[in-house]
Amino acid sequence: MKDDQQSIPSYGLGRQMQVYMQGLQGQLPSLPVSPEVLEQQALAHLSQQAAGYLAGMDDTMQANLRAFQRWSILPRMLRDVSRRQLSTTILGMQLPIPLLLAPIGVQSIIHPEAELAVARAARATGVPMILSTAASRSIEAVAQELADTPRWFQLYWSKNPDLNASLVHRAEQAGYSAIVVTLDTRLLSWREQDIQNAYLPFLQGEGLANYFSDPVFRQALAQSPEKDPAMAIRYFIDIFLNPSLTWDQLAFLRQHTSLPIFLKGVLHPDDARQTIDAGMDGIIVSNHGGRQVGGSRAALDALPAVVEAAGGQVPVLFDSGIRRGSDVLKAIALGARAVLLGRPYIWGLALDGEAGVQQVLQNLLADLDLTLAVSGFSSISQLDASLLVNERPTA
Ligand SMILES: Cc1cc2nc3c(=O)[nH]c(=O)nc-3n(C[C@H](O)[C@H](O)[C@H](O)COP(=O)(O)O)c2cc1C
Ligand SMILES: CCCCC(=O)C(=O)O
Repeated sequence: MKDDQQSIPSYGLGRQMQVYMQGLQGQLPSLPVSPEVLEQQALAHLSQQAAGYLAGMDDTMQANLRAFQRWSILPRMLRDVSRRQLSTTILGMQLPIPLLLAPIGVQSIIHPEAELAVARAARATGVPMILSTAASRSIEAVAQELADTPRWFQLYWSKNPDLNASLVHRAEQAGYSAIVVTLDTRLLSWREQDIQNAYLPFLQGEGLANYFSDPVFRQALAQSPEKDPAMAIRYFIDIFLNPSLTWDQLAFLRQHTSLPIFLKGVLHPDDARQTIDAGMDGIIVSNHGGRQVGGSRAALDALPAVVEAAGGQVPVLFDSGIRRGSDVLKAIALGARAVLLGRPYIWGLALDGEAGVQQVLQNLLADLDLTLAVSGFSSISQLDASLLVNERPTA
C-alpha cells in the first residue's frame, strides 16, 4: 500500500456499517437521510419568518435542482474500486474531500449556537468552512471553534473601504486561508416570502457580529453598538449594500491581502474571463442558491462554459443545488474542482444543532464515496464529462 493510500478514510462503508449496527440495537438515524424529507422537517420546525428566509425564491432553486436531473451518470463495471481517493487540492491547499461549507449568514435565526455549532461539526468531519461576513458569530470566535480546520472568509464588500480592509485583516490574523468575494448580492433581490412576512433579520440586529466587533465599524458610530444598537443597525444598512461596486475596485483588495481571492457568483463566461484579467485566483460558479436573480440560469447549466472560459488558469468551484453524492460527482465531472454545500447543512442545524450538521455531512460524504465506487471510479481525479449523459427533456 502506498503512503498516500494509508490515510484514506472509509467514509462510505464506515458510515453505512455504523448506521446498520446501530439499527441492530434498535437505534435508527435521528434525522431524515433523504434531503427532501430533511428539508421539509427543518422548514416545519422553524418560525414562518426564518423558514421563508431560508427557502428564498423557490422557483429558481427548483431550476437548480432540475438541472442536475438532466444529467445522468453512466456507470462502469468491473473496475477495482476497493480503495478510493477523495482528496483534492485547490491552489496548493489540501482538502480531504472536494467539499466546503458554503457561506451562509445569520445562522442565529436557525439555531441558538449558530455558526459555532457548524464550526464544531466542520472540525469533527474535517470539512472546511467558509464564514459569511453576515455571520451571527465573529471571525475570531468561529476560528477558535475550528481549531486547525481549514477556513475561508466570505466578504460582503461594503461602502466603507477601511471596514473591508479591516475584516480581511481580521480574517488573516485568525487563520482564514482564502477570501471569497460574493458578487451577486450588491443589492438584495425581490424575495417574495420575506416581503410577505416583512422580514429582514439584519433589521432585528441578527447577523451583525462581525460589524459590531470591528474597530473601524465602531469608530464610525457616535455611541457603541451596545449602547445604541438602533443607530449601529442604521449605519450597517447605510453601508452594507454597494450597488456601485465594479471590477476595477478589486485592485483595492488585491493590495490589502496576500491571500488567494475567489469571486463567487460568476455565471457568464465573460465574467469568468474578467475574473482572471482582474488577477483573481479562483471562481465560484453560483446563483446564490437561486436567491438573487429570479429566473436565473441554473448554476449547473452555467458551469461548463465558465470552466471552458477559465481554461485551467484558475480553479472553478461550484454551488447551488448540491444535495446528494451524485450531485457532487456531476459538478466535478463538468469541471468543478470542488463544491460548496449550502442549505442541507442548515437543515441539519435547524433540527439538531452541531449533531445535526455532523449527521448531514457524514451522510453526504458516505453517499459521495459509495456513489463514486458503484459508478466504477476510485478517485475523483478520474472524473470527467465522459461519466455523464445529458438527457434532453422528454416533453
Ligand atoms: C439562508 C442563506 C443565507 C446565505 N447567506 C450567504 C452569505 O452570507 N454570503 C454568501 O456569499 N452566500 C450566502 N448564501 C448563499 C450560499 O453561499 C450558497 O451560494 C447557496 O446556499 C447555494 O445554494 P443551495 O443552498 O441551494 O445549494 C446564503 C444562502 C442561504 C440559503
Ligand atoms: C444580504 C444578504 C446576506 C445573506 C445572504 O446572502 C442571503 O440571504 O442570501
